[in-house]
Amino acid sequence: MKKHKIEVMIPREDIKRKVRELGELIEKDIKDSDNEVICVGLLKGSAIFMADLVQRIDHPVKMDFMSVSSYGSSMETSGVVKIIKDVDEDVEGKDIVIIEDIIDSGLTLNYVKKFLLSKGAASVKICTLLDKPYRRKAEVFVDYVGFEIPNEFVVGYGIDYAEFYRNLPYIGKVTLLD
Ligand SMILES: O=P(O)(O)OC[C@H]1O[C@H](OP(=O)(O)OP(=O)(O)O)[C@H](O)[C@@H]1O
Ligand SMILES: Nc1nc2[nH]cnc2c(=O)[nH]1
Repeated sequence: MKKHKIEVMIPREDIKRKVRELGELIEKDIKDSDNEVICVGLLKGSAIFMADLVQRIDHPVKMDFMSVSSYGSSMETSGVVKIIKDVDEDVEGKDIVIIEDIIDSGLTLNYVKKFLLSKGAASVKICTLLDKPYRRKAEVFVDYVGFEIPNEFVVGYGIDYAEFYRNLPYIGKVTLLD
């Protein structure tokens, strides 16, 4: 890992408040649906966000996980999305809420949404904690966004730098030092 420093970008309390708000929004949208609702977290980045968020949804939902890879090196996307682990649940006729930590190029979510719809999901919505809208390469509609952030490399609250820092309780900005 290159020499670097980390500064707080979004403190723990702000994340907490936002997760509560997102949970309420999702709950409002799903509570009248007759379909089963499955929250699908994308590993590993969404794990901590997902764990906190589902507890803020006062409605019975299932939890499932997918693992996809699109990142070549530790800080740049390879542009190729590959499914490493599919959902365990049958998604046909279900309402899906994809839970993601961050959207950047949009390639991952664009691919996963199409994939779940092709398996017969009744609806697929997307909830991301962080949105970096400046480097989109693929068009994707995001239903629930926590924070729009500048084009910086971030870590914490599930998000890694070379697999470290997922355990930080805040979102931090990484600056490489020389
Ligand atoms: O919008 P995109 O440019 O596609 O990038 C976003 C994706 O990249 C990161 O995942 P990563 O592949 O690093 O895996 P991880 O969740 O295991 O850290 C992040 O968690 C998103 O899933
Ligand atoms: N760890 C990490 N992964 C990303 N994927 C897209 N943007 C980011 C980021 O800022 N940090």
